[in-house]
Amino acid sequence: MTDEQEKIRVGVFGARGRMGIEVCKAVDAADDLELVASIDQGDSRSAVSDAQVVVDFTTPDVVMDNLRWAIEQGISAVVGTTGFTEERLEQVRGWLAGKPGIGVVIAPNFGIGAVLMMQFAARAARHFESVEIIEQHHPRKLDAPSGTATHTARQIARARAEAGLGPVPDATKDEVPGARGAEIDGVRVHAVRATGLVAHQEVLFGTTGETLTIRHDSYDRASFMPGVLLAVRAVRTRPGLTVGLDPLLD
Ligand SMILES: NC(=O)c1ccc[n+]([C@@H]2O[C@H](COP(=O)([O-])OP(=O)(O)OC[C@H]3O[C@@H](n4cnc5c(N)ncnc54)[C@H](O)[C@@H]3O)[C@@H](O)[C@H]2O)c1
Ligand SMILES: O=C(O)C1=N[C@H](C(=O)O)CCC1
Repeated sequence: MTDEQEKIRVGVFGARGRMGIEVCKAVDAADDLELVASIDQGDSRSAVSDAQVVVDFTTPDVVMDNLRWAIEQGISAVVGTTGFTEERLEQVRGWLAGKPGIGVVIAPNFGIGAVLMMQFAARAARHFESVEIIEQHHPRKLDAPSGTATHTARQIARARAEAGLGPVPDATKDEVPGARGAEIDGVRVHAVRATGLVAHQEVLFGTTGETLTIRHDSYDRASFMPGVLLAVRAVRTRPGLTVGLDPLLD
């Protein structure tokens, strides 16, 4: 970065949370970024008004309000908070309409390896009749299934539909409700919670005589930071809504 180039002014929502702490450290350490505000629950959002980009790692129940506020202020946003249904994404598109200078990147997972795991899974999907997703996280995670698992299931379902595959074969009757996990677009998803885990996912594919397991592990929240910084640097050049990190990696 040259002396003439201005640093991107960044604000962080959820700054005292597990991810927020890591994001503040990463922004602070980057030569081309300036951390202008780091706020958490109970703090006034006005401290963020001077930011050019806000990063949100809060909770699904407050993220929409933060995002609408940022867009109204003319601030671009990078969002890692989970809970984005198609309905919510459509709402964000509505807020962005008529705001040509503002970008929003919403990604269920900022780990580069996790993004590749989802891409590989979508690619493999059409070749296997069976598929199940097993996501594993720390026990303080508030939501299940994870945003990553939901996104992966939807991508796999789309690839299966495009390939003309029917339902995943399964003759099992649930003797205990939940024994076969949740179902997202026809794909079974199992959520495991255990102390010691951070964020992990396996996608298990099966067909006659073989299985394929695609697995990703985040052992440390530092793993999400290259993706978050990539999005912070790119978001103002991408007006409108970008879902997932994939287009930023191409
Ligand atoms: N996309 C990704 O790569 C990725 C990675 C990790 C976690 N996540 C998601 O990010 C979210 C946060 O995860 P976490 O582990 O950091 O959770 P956390 O509970 O440690 O942190 C959330 C923080 O948000 C704060 N908060 C609540 N309401 C707020 C408000 N109105 N304004 C500002 N701050 C507020 C809380 O006080 C807390 O400090 C979750 O939805 C999680 O699933 C996404
Ligand atoms: O720790 C979490 O919470 C995580 N949430 C995201 C998800 O729900 O997919 C990404 C992985 C970590």
